[in-house]
Amino acid sequence: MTTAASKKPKNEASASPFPPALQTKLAKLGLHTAHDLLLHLPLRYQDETRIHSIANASLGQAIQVEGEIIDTTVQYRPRRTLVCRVEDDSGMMTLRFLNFYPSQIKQLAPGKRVRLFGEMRHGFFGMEMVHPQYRMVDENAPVAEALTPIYPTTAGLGQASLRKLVQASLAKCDLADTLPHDVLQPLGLPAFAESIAYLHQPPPDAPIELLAERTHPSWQRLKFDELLAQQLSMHQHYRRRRAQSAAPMPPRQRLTRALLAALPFPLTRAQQHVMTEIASDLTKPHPMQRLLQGDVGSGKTIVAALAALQAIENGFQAAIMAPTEILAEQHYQKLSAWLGPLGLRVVWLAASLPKKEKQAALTAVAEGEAQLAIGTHALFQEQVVFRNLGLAIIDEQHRFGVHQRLALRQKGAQPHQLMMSATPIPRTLSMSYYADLDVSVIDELPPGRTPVVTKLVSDRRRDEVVARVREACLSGRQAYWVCPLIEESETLQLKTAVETFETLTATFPELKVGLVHGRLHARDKAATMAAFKAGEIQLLVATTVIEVGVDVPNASLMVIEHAERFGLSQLHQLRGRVGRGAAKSACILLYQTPLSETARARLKIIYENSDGFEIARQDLLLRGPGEFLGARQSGVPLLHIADIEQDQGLLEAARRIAEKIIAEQPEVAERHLQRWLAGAEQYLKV
Ligand SMILES: Nc1ncnc2c1ncn2[C@@H]1O[C@H](COP(=O)(O)OP(=O)(O)OP(=O)(O)O)[C@@H](O)[C@H]1O
Repeated sequence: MTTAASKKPKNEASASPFPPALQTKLAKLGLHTAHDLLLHLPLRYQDETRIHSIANASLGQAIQVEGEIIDTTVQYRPRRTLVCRVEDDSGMMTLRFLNFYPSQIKQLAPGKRVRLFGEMRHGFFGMEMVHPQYRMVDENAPVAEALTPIYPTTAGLGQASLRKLVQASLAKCDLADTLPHDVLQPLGLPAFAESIAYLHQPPPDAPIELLAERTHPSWQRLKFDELLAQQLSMHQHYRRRRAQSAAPMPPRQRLTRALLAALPFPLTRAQQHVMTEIASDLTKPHPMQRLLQGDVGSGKTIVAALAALQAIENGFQAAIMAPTEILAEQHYQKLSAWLGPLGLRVVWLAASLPKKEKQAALTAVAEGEAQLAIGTHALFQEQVVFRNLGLAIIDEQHRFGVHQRLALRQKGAQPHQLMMSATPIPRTLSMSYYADLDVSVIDELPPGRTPVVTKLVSDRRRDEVVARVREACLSGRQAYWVCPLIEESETLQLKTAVETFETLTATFPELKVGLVHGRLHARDKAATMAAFKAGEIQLLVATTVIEVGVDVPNASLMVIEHAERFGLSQLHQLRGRVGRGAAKSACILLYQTPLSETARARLKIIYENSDGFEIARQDLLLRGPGEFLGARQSGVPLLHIADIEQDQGLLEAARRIAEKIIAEQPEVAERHLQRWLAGAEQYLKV
C-alpha cells in the first residue's frame, strides 16, 4: 500500500502543513500529511548508543567508534581516494572515501574529532572502514540514548530532518487505538500508541535484532493493522458489489447441452466444478466478479464458452478479451467452431482488421446480431457499442490494467465479469490482494497428457539439440524454437528472431520452418499459425508472442534459447505449449554461461517443478509481490509494512477478524480504515 496519502487528489496538497520545498520532497516519499509521517516507519535501526574501542571492535558489524584524526591524504592508486588515519585510546584505524568532495579534505583535517558509524573490517593496513557515516564532535559529546531509526528518504532530506518531522507528528497526531481490547488481547498485540512510539523512538534497551527482523510485538501490531485495513477495504468492496444489481442469467441448458454433446471430450471433474460455481454466480442478481485460475492447458477456454452460452441463452451478449492477437484469433477459431453450429454468430475485433470487416463486426455487435465478440484491446475502444453486454470475460487478466478491464465492463450495464489466468496466484496473494474476488480453480489437467520432460542444456551442446529437433520433426511431430528475449530493444529482438529463422532454415533444409513475431502483420501471423496447426510447418521459430494460449497438440518439442533471460511464469507458460497431446513431450532450456545467481535459481525451479502453483509460489518468494503483480504497470497499491509471506499468520488473523468486525462492529472498521486509508477508496481495484 502506498499509504493513502499518495492516492490523494492533487488539489489537497495545497492544504499541506509543510512549506512548499519540503512538501515537494515529502511528496516524493508519498507523504502529504502529519499523519502520513506517523506511518512512515524506519527501514532499520542503528546502534549509536555505544562507542566501541577501535582495537576491540567486532568485525563485520555496523558499530560506532570515535577518535582523533591524525593524518589525511589523497591517494591515487588504485583509485583517487581520501584516506584518513584515526586514533583512539586503544588503537588506530584507516578510513577510505572514494568519490569524495574536496571540502571533505578540510573537514576531516588532522586534529579533528570524529564519530564514525560503519562496518569495521580488516584491511591491508589493519582495521578500516570504507565510506563510514561520520559526524564531527567535541570531546565528551553526548552519546545517543536509544537506537537511531533510519528512514526511507529522498535526495535533499536528511535523516535528522526526517526524524524531527516524525517526532513532531508523533506529538501532534491522534494516537488513540482504533481497535478494541478484545481484538488485540487474544492476539497478544500491544496498543497502537505504544507501538508506534516504540518503533519511532525505541527505548535504550530495545532489542535491535527483533526490530531489525520486524518480529518485535510493536512491528507485529503495525503489520496487523495494515493487513486488517487491507482486508476491511476488500470486504467493503465485496459488499458494495453485492449491493449492486445485475441481470440474473439462470442456466437454460438448451444450447449448453448441445455444445457439450458435440464436444469430442467430456468435461473434467474440475471443469464441471468451476462451471457450477460460475453458473450459480450468473444466476444471482448482482454482478459476478470471479477469477478462474487454471494451470496452462487445463482447459479454461471451454469453461469460458459455457459461461458465454449461459449469458447468450438469457438474451445477452458476451465478450472475450485476450491480450494478444494470436490468442484472440485462436479463441475466435475455437469458439466459432463450437458456437457456430448452434446458430450463433461470433465476431472478431482486432486493431488490424481491414476497415470494412471491422465496420461489419461493429454493426453486428451494436445491433445484437452477434452474440459473442472476441478480440484484443480493440474491444473496449470507443466505437465499440454493444446492444446488451451481459458478460465480460477477460483472459490473462493480469496482462490488462485496471482501467482497461473497467473500460470493457463499462460497455454494458453492470455486466458479470469472469477473469481468467494461467498464472496461478499463490494462496497468500489471493488472500490479500485478490480477497475481494471469488476464485475458482481448475485443479486437474484433462486426461491423457504426458508430463513434459524439462532439460537444461548448455549452449555449448547446441548440436545435440539440433539433432533432436530434426529427429522429432522427421518422425511426424512438430517443434517450437523460442528466440531469445531482448528486453532492452524490440528492434534487436526482431533482428535476432529473423536471424534465428534464417540459420534454422539453413540448418534444416529438409523441414518446413516458419517464423512468427510481434511485428508481423496480423494476417501473416494468423496464416503462419494456421499452417503450423495444420502440420504444414514443422518447426516454428517464435518470439514470446506464442507464450499464452497457443494450442497445437501435435507439437511435442520446444527449445527455448537463452532461457536464463526469461521470467519464471514466462518459462512455465512457454513450456505449457507442449505436452498438450498424448505424445511424449520435452522442453529444452538452452542457457549460456556464466549464469547469474537469480537466473540459476529460476532455472532450477522450472527444472524441478511442473505445477504452476508451486512455480508461482517460488516466483513470489524470489521477486516479491510488487514485481509479481506487475504493480508498476497496474498501479496496485502494495502493503508497505507487512510481508504476506513472512506474516502469513497475521494475514490469516486479519482475515478472520475483518469479517467479524464488519459484521459486529462496523464503526470500528470505519475508524480503522480512516487511519490507514485516510479516505482513499481501497487497496486494490480489480
Ligand atoms: N475435458 C477435456 N478433455 C480433453 N481435452 C480437453 C478438455 N478440456 C480441454 N481440452 C483440450 O485441452 C487443450 C487445452 O485447453 P485450453 O486451450 O482451453 O487450455 P487453457 O486452460 O486455456 O490453457 P492455456 O492457459 O495454456 O491457454 C485444448 O486442446 C482443449 O481442446
